[in-house]
Amino acid sequence: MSTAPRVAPPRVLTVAGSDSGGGAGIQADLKTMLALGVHGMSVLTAVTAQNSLGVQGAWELPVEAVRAQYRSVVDDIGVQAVKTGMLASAELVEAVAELVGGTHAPVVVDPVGVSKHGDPLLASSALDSVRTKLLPVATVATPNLDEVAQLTGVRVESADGMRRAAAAVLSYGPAWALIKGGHLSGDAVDFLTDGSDELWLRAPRFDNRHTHGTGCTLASAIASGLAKGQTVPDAVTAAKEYVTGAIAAGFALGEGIGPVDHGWRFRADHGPGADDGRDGHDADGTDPA
Ligand SMILES: Nc1ncnc2c1ncn2[C@@H]1O[C@H](COP(=O)(O)OP(=O)(O)OP(=O)(O)O)[C@@H](O)[C@H]1O
Ligand SMILES: Cc1ncc(CO)c(N)n1
Repeated sequence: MSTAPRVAPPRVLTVAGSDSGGGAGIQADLKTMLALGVHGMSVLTAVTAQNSLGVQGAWELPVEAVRAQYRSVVDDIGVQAVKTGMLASAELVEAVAELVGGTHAPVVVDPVGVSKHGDPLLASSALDSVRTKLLPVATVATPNLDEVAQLTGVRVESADGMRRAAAAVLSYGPAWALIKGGHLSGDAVDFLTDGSDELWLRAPRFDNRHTHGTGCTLASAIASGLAKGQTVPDAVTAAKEYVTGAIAAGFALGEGIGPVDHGWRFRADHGPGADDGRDGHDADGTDPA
């Protein structure tokens, strides 16, 4: 057996909140990173008591704790990409924007506002800091349509409005905007642009309510691709394919919205539509109920 040291995989850092239910937040991020072959690391910003029914409680960490975790990781191990998620307060948004702004690595900003259940994960007093401090240091910003409306005032009701939404997001300074159409009906269509290049990403919509953590998963998959040296359009295309497979394989846990399956590619009979015989969903991704 060879004893030669292995070359380390690309390193990706998530700066986000903990979801005790394991479907979103830090837990979704690290599972995605493992599935995509990068070394995942985490800076915890907040702890949530959360399950398939909603968020029962949330506690922010002190800014010094966030700064210390970040410095520990970046100063010793180093990062090839950073992803930000739940940042809770204006103070944390500003501290994280300063930290990632001073790091030479691409930054994927998922401007998390509310959970799938509508529970707030960001104080409304922090929106201005997201617009003026965090978005300007983003390589890619990945708002869903509620976050677009909160941040820019642009309301999107169909895929037609996504170009306008992207322009509004780009006006705050990220290099690329990925507008996620997960909350519309019809195909799951997302729109990526840097103001000149444009890419529409289209996937079938799975009639599957187990979509807890889709946004965290997508943003972490993009960061993983960027850490491997992919271009933004290539990383986003690969990430969309990964999250689509994970949603197709989403499963029931608890009484409410279950998680996507981060490990879908590891299963023998993986893939959208595969019936792996687990309880909780049928072969076409629909609920049995
Ligand atoms: N039912 C579905 N079928 C297929 N793709 C979906 C479905 N729902 C969401 N998506 C896709 O999942 C990705 C994440 O989008 P979404 O709008 O759900 O993010 P989000 O609201 O930020 O998620 P969360 O807050 O749960 O982390 C997008 O690529 C979107 O098109
Ligand atoms: C901790 C956390 N981050 C992000 C989301 C996104 O929905 C969530 N539900 N929980």
